[in-house]
Amino acid sequence: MTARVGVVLFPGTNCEHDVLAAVDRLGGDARLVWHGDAHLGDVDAVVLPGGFAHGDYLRPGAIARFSPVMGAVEAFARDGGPVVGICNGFQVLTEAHLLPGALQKNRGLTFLCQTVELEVVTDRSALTRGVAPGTRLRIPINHFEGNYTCDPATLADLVDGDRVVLRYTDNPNGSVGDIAGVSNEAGNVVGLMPHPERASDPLLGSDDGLVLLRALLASAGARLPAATSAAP
Ligand SMILES: NC(=O)CC[C@H](N)C(=O)O
Repeated sequence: MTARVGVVLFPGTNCEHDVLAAVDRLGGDARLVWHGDAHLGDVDAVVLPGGFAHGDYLRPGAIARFSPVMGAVEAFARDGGPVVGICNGFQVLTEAHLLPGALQKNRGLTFLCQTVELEVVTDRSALTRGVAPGTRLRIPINHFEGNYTCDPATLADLVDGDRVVLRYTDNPNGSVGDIAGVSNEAGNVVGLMPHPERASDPLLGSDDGLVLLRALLASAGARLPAATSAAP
């Protein structure tokens, strides 16, 4: 079965074509979904790509979370469908409360655009299914507000629940617990600040991102159990 991936386009998104190209390269069937549509269509996975939805006004993702498509994304996620938010998409998912915590301004208050090393912490997520914990990946980051934060109780829940998906080996932005990506309880909703679609060809300096996107396509075909709780 060819996995059909809906890539949501908000006004200000700028990484959608990179995601389309990377998914196509892996044999998936990626198509754009406009944020103003209340339906996702027939898709097996959803990606909220990076960029600056609504110009990051108020806070990144704060306006995008009210887009009509987000009701459909939430229903799809509750049904166990794989949903991945990349960078700005991660910010949207936290604002929508589909993932816990928040992304605040980087430590040092500078925009970061560099390749970082990540460690896969768990294989219990839609983005790391079948990837051995401990695997190291080189993937670019490109953000001003990527400093993941949450209260101590939430951090303990994330760690105890095996919901820290990716860690930075050399924390570039001040994220609590070196966290680069987290999941919801069920593991089907994942947010990460690094851009796997920008590491999808050796010509780009790394194709390590394909490890994650390949896992997403595999998850699309074999759904994880639905989330048990509405509030992650
Ligand atoms: N590359 C991106 O998605 C940018 C993310 C975001 N709007 C920030 O700068 O924090």
